[in-house]
Amino acid sequence: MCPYFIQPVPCFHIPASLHRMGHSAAVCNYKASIELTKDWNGIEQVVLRSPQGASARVSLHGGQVISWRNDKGEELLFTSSKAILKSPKAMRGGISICFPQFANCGSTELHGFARNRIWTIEDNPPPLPPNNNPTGKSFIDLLLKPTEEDLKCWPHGFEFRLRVCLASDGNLVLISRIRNINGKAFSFSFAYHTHLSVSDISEVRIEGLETLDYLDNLCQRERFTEQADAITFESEVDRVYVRSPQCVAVLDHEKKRTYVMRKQGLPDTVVWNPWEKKSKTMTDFGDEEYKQMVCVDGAAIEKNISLKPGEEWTGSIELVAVPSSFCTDELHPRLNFF
Ligand SMILES: O=P(O)(O)OC[C@H]1O[C@@H](O)[C@H](O)[C@@H](O)[C@@H]1O
Repeated sequence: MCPYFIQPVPCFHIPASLHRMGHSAAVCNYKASIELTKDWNGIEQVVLRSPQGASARVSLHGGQVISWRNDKGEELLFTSSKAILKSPKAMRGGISICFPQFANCGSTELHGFARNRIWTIEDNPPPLPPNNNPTGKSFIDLLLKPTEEDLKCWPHGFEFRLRVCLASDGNLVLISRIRNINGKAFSFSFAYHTHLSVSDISEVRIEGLETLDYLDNLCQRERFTEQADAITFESEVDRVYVRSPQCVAVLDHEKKRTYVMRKQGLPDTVVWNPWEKKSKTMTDFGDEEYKQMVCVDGAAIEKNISLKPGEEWTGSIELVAVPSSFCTDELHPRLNFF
């Protein structure tokens, strides 16, 4: 059970038909708003706003969250200054969806095809179960179905529903539902590939993963046990912490900011920083940008998720950014979305 809590508040959803008309809607009880804009390629983006001024921007390209700002307008997600915006591939940064595979463990492209496809806005998705229904948020529902090309490399019929929610206090919640609409069972792995913006990676510490086993992607996924009290960074890190707890905290000492990630339905946590040498090999990433980001992904990797025909899986994360002074017992009663 996660010690962190967020108070639930009432809910508001703006119909997609309104977005398509290009309206910016002021939400009566929350004064949250949602806008539809287009990116450099003419692909739609949805901007969610909270009454206090926080915002989140979601691209229909990949269902990728490309920006999350707090009420001071500070960007909380990292985006590379070298991100290739016209690429059919996901932009380097934000939160992208890895499905149906993580990394190169499968028959599709790296981290799966979902992050490279165009999603659609769904007006009336099937309701979420009551215990997983966001309240007090403005939100958008996206849908992905496989293309003919996708079915050639991954021959499984599915519907992938993604809800992105911005709470009135600026917390960000992503809920993924994947349904098997195939005649046969299939299995997949999954991750919310989450690039957090940090002031200096050397000042960052991740709490909640100590003593856990991890698969080290830098050593052919060999299994090790974490010995450190907290994860700190002095070189490249690329690990899958298995059976990790629901909550992980990322402390940025220099910025005096703490991110808390709470996950549900996602047993593993990926931690990635490419460090200096690898950064220089990545064309869409600045040589020094590894200092300003850390990826912490809620994920299901060690064991694939299996779905029989007609079954549905749900995996969610909630992200909170608070001043580090809150990272004491004081923080615990603040977080409780799920
Ligand atoms: O460049 P990509 O495809 O976004 O992947 C970046 C990194 O993503 C991480 O999640 C993986 O653990 C790394 O192995 C990988 O290098």
